[in-house]
Amino acid sequence: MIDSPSTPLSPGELQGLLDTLVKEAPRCFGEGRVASYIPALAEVEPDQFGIAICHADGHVQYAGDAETPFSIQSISKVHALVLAMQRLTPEEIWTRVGREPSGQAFNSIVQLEVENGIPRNPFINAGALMVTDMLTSRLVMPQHTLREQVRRLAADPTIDFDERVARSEMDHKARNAALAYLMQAYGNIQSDVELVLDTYFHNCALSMNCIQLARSFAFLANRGTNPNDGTQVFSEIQTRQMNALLLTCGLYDAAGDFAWRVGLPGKSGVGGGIVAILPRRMSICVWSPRLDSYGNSIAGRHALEGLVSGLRFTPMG
Ligand SMILES: NC(=O)CC[C@H](N)C(=O)O
Repeated sequence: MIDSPSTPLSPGELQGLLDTLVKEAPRCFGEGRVASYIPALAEVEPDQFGIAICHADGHVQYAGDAETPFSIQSISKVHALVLAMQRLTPEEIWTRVGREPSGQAFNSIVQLEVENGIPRNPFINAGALMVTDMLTSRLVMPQHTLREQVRRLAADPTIDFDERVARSEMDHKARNAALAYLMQAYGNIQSDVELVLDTYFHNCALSMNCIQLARSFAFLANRGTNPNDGTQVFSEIQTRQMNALLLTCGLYDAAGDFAWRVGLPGKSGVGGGIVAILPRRMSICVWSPRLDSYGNSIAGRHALEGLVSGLRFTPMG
């Protein structure tokens, strides 16, 4: 039994809640579709569901398909921003990318021209490409450093890229390439655009399971200290800032609805994963591949609603 102080539920009660969420997940299996913009993702078996939580002290509890690896996709935008916030000054970052919700699809291009090549936030594609540029122009081996960062955060040296997914993204790069070249035209991308794209696609193609992802986000539930190895990843202020950005921008143009229903900072990816943070308590990862029209996991979002109701507290009241 885990002796965890992070929730008023006993570890046994919490495990019962996770098991219930797994039993209820198939109710959502009739809705939505798996991502199909690249063949490597379209092949994923849709009716799967996993959930894992990592308590602020590093203990993990999980249920369902929590050990099945999947493509983390846009969730990697958070890992990239962490690396940038560790290495660059706030001025260097926030003069080139904003901190406001976009109200547009994650891969939209319309706002980018109207706003002179400055993306609204780091969690839409344009913003993540910008953050990737900040990293590629400073790091000798950006892909390697990003992978090491994720391995360190999750305390798991086995995490790796799915090269097939990365290649597939490159073969279907048109929209992301359009975003990156438009930003270059505004002088807001400094390194080689093809290198930026390749690095960004590799980051999206990291293959992880719910347990590994929950662990890699645990520092955001623990005032910036990674409970898996005791290292200080972020200051308390940076932790608060990242959680605020996740709450307002983490689920693209469905961020408001997610805040309304779940009330936690979160980040989704088109691989069907959603990570959420209950500050000072736990990080959570849910995964189920069927997506709604915004590109967010349907069963994942339902399960997070069920989890916060079952836990009986959120930062919102
Ligand atoms: N929302 C997502 O997960 C999008 C990531 C995807 N690789 C893309 O760039 O379009």
